[in-house]
Amino acid sequence: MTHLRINPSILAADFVNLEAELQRIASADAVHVDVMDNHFVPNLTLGLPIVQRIQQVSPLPLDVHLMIEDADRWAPQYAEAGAASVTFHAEAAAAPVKLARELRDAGAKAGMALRPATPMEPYLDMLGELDMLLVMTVEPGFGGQSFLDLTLPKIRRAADAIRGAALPLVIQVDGGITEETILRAADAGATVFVAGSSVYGADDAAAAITALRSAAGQDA
Ligand SMILES: O=C(CO)[C@H](O)[C@H](O)COP(=O)(O)O
Ligand SMILES: [Fe+2]
Repeated sequence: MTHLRINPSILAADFVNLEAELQRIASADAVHVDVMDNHFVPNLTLGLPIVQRIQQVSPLPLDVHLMIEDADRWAPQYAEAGAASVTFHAEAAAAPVKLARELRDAGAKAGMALRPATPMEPYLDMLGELDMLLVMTVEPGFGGQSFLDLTLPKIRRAADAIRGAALPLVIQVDGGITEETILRAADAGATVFVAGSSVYGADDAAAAITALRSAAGQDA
């Protein structure tokens, strides 16, 4: 069976104690870092200097999710900082194919994200340029929102297209992932799950990660 990946989002962590917060999720597959610029989304989190520092102390690879305008200009710097994957928003990139190639050239996996209302069909021809397609399952900008079931058909269509073309990219989902919702996203074809509140909101983050894997149908 495909290995399902759980990437906790530090958006729900204690930003003043990030190093300790990273240790709490050591059993996860990667740490999801939400970069917001207060323009692409109405919220501001952290930027390159803090991502560079997280990269130095994290026991896990970094899965950077850029919710910023002018991704073409800024995203490559996150790949150069050593992030394992860098995901830009399709809505914020003028030349997504060129950008994906630059990210790969800089040594990162290239991810592209779609807001809930953004269709995937215009991007069918470029799926081969990507390592990951992020189907947002909430409106980007804030943690703690409810999973949007209306995104499930898009996940299914993306999974069908990827299978049909025998492409290696994976589908990530982000937003509202809990023990209750994760199986719906997994059944639709997602294999990488971002979980903020449901992991960092738990007293025992390791147990929450195990519970998510099990709820998604992954053997222990
Ligand atoms: O990109 C994001 C928000 O834009 C976060 O990764 C996401 O919201 C995770 O938080 P939660 O699991 O609490 O929904
Ligand atoms: Fe995210």
